[in-house]
Amino acid sequence: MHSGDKIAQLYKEAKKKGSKHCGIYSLMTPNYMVIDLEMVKNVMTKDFQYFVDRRMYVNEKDDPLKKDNGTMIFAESQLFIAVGVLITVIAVGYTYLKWNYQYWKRKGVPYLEPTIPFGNLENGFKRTMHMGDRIAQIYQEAKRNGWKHCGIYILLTPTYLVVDLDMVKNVLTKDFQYFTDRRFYSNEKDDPLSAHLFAVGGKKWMNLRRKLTPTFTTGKLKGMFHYLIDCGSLLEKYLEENVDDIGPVDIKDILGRFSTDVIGSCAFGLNCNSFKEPDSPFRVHGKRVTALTKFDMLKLLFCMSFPEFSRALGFCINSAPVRKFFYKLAQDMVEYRRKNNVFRNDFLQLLVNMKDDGTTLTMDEIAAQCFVFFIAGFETSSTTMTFALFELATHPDIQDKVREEIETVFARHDGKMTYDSLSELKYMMQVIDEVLRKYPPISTLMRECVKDYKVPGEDVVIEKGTGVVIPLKGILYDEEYYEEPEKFDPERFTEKKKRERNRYAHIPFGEGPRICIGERFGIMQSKVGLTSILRRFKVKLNERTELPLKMNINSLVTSTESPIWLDVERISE
Ligand code: HEM
Repeated sequence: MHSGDKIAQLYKEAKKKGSKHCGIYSLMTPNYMVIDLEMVKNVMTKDFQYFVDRRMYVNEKDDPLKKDNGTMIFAESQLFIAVGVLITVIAVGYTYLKWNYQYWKRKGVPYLEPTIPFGNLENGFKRTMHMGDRIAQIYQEAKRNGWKHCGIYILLTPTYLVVDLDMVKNVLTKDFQYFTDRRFYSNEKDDPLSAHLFAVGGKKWMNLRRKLTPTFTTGKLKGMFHYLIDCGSLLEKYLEENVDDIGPVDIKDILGRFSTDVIGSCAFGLNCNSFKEPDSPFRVHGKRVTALTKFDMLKLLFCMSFPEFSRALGFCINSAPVRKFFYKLAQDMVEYRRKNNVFRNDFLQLLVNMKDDGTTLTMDEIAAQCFVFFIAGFETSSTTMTFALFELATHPDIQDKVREEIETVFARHDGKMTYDSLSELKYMMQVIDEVLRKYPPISTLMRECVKDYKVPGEDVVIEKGTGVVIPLKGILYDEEYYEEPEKFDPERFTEKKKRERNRYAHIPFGEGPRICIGERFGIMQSKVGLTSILRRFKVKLNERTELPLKMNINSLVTSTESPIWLDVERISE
């Protein structure tokens, strides 16, 4: 009831008892209540000198507007209630956070002390490093403490971090059935493109993976290989025609154009030629997919932390123009091939054929799987080639050795770039392996525990729903596996050295049933790009490149903040 009615109720009660006055409490404050009318007269009139004030809250200093008419702002009791509620909310919130941050302590898993509200991540407003580097830092600390695994907090979410390589193997491979999901955000209803192989989990992932695996076999890759060669020729031709005039090149931009042509051709059946048409809608929209802003990153982190809530609110990671463009493109290409009986030996065709032969993929599924080339394949491949050329420009002796190998191997294949000749480039593969170690495009692997998991050899059960982190970059920079990890040294990847090292110390494509499905494609694409440049041109580091390289802390995939500028020189015949 209104506080006036409550006072009236108290008045009636006192009157019933025959009291002329009585004492009451307003919250914690004692108040004197007058019942008898003679007494009322005394207080209000006769003895007014004792009761001149009204006891209302006025704040002249901070609210001068109220000063002129002397109006009250808050009645004291209301202020009390507001302050009380606020204090209670803060106290309950604080107690909850403290309790939440004791999750790993309660489970008896070693943990690093978190801070409210970022957990073990850096303060979100003052970040100095990429999240993958922060996770690598935590890995190093855990390793120094002699831990095989530990508990961390990603913002408020308790997350399990695996340190020991046998445990990594268990999570990724041996006990995969407990860790089938990746915990990447997708919202199939509002953004069908987001329901691609990388993002989906459970049965949906299993079905899709089964259907898509045959499209990534060596045989299918060989069938698509001539499209890769065509794209490599466009890259080579562009440099041939322009190398004398263009000056230093932003090498990521050049390789980005090459990768756009590859995806356009193999995933969507388009002849893009991004070297002639750098601003085609396909390239412009493709750039938008991978160039995330700070806000996009925060949104992604939020959506991954609270997926159900984010889906209920209809949050999408891809912007509306990107969603519309790629969906319509895939739809138009499928329609065109159907109507005109056009057949092309590419990824899109393999998906279309599935639709026709009863394995059935819906149009939404087809569009999403074409799109996954962008999400998982574009930036990863172009960043690998970029860092490879940066290191080769910095180490001319290694560059010469790669070129000599190309010449020797190609001499055995009539000077031709073929699937087989590229497969024989063993030293180039060592270079790529070392690039993927030093600059892993995806620096952290993620899994979600989908049913309670008893950690072998430990008295610990990881609960269903817990996020699991494999600190890939931490492992790839671990001195136990790689001496002088900052040094670029392809000799680490000779067959002998690889045999001597734990396999799980080098898994830049992940491992187990959820390993990168495009591994072979990514490697082939990188070899085509690198060979197209290196067999005709020498690359040297241009002084415009800012050294030491500063990494972009907001991108999903490892990349630099400013361009890598290279001088490209024709090799005299
Ligand atoms: C150098 C190039 C590439 C690198 C370093 C790379 C790396 C990775 C990594 C680390 C994962 C996560 C694996 C895990 O969680 O165990 C992954 C998954 C994936 N990658 Fe790649 N990738 C590359 C190229 C490509 C290409 C060209 C495609 C083309 C389609 C592709 C498609 C995928 C897909 C679909 C997944 C998710 C697989 C699944 O969850 O079943 N990747 N990749």
